[in-house]
Amino acid sequence: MSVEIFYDDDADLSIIQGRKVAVIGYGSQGHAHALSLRDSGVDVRIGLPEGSKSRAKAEDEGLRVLTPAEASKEADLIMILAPDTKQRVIYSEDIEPNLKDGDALFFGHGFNIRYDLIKPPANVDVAMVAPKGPGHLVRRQFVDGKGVPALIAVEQDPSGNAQALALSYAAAIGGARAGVIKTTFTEETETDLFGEQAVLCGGASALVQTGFEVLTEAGYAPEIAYFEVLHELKLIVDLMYEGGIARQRYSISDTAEYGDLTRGPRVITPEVKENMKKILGEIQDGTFAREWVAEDEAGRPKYRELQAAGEKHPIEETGKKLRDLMSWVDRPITETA
Ligand SMILES: NC(=O)C1=CN([C@@H]2O[C@H](COP(=O)(O)OP(=O)(O)OC[C@H]3O[C@@H](n4cnc5c(N)ncnc54)[C@H](OP(=O)(O)O)[C@@H]3O)[C@@H](O)[C@H]2O)C=CC1
Ligand SMILES: CC[C@](O)(C(C)=O)C(=O)O
Ligand SMILES: [Mg+2]
Ligand SMILES: [Mg+2]
Repeated sequence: MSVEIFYDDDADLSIIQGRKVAVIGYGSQGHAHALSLRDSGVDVRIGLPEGSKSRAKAEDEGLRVLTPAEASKEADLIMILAPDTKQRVIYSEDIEPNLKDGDALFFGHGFNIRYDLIKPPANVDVAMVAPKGPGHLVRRQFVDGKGVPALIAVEQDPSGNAQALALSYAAAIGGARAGVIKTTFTEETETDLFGEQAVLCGGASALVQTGFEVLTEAGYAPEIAYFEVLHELKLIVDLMYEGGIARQRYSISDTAEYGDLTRGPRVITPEVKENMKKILGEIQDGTFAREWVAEDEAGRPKYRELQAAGEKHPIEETGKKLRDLMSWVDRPITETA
């Protein structure tokens, strides 16, 4: 199946520059979109509740901060970048009452549309601009003159211009420097959830923690285990990023490559592939979405417990000590956002 992919030359920046944009939320994605939109000459305001801890960060950047309802009322394009589980209530209480004919409702991820948690009225454009990367890097790459690729999708198009508007927005945050692919809310949601659960976050974190455990339980120094399975992973992935798995295999030793080719399939066994397929099935049939929404409504007990256990994993203590001695490793993103 071929995809449509767009670059800066395909986008008309003046379309988004002619809109009044409200960015609801100022976290990982929200700050990146808002600051890069502003740097691209777009009229932006931020929507945050009165007590939000993000307010000071946005105000420190000179952005105008309103409540989500006020920002939605003033704007003609509303981009929701609050947590997925909070969007339904924000939409019904603050956004929906303020939607007007011709407005556009934008998402950074398709969760709430894909799982029917938000049902917008027919008279507004509904589109998505979903960067394929963490918000802090979306902003960093924009500032550095680079860009994180993005997906765009159109769910409703009463104006007839929703795709051009989404492409223009994506270009304004740097996405069209790297490539913008047209997709659907369903494809973005299902592939994004699968990627973060099975490979990028769930799979990679578990692989690193397990590798660290195997080495340290066998008596090797935690510092050596950390360098081996976490620090060097970035360097190996950098090679994949630059030239694919083939480029990575070109740069490593033939001993490593033989180990890669013969032992990799013993780690990621056919059973692991079956597990990945089950995870994809739970995304497609809505099981994961129902579980996550119920967990959030219950106050996130399981989430907090697992999060705390992850923070206490011995690899974190070892890593912090070693990173503190590497002056060129950026300060934690949580301190720089
Ligand atoms: N993180 C990422 O890199 C990516 C995220 N996305 C999508 O982007 C969206 C935002 O995610 P992310 O940036 O991670 O979110 P974050 O958790 O980083 O930030 C959420 C922001 O929303 C604010 N917020 C919380 N409640 C409300 C409310 N009631 N009204 C308005 N604002 C509120 C938070 O403020 P406070 O400080 O008060 O909590 C915070 O500023 C999601 O749809 C996600 O799936 C897509 C691609 C990548
Ligand atoms: C990989 C996680 C992600 O999907 C992202 C940064 O793209 C997210 O939801 O944060
Ligand atoms: Mg993602
Ligand atoms: Mg995601």
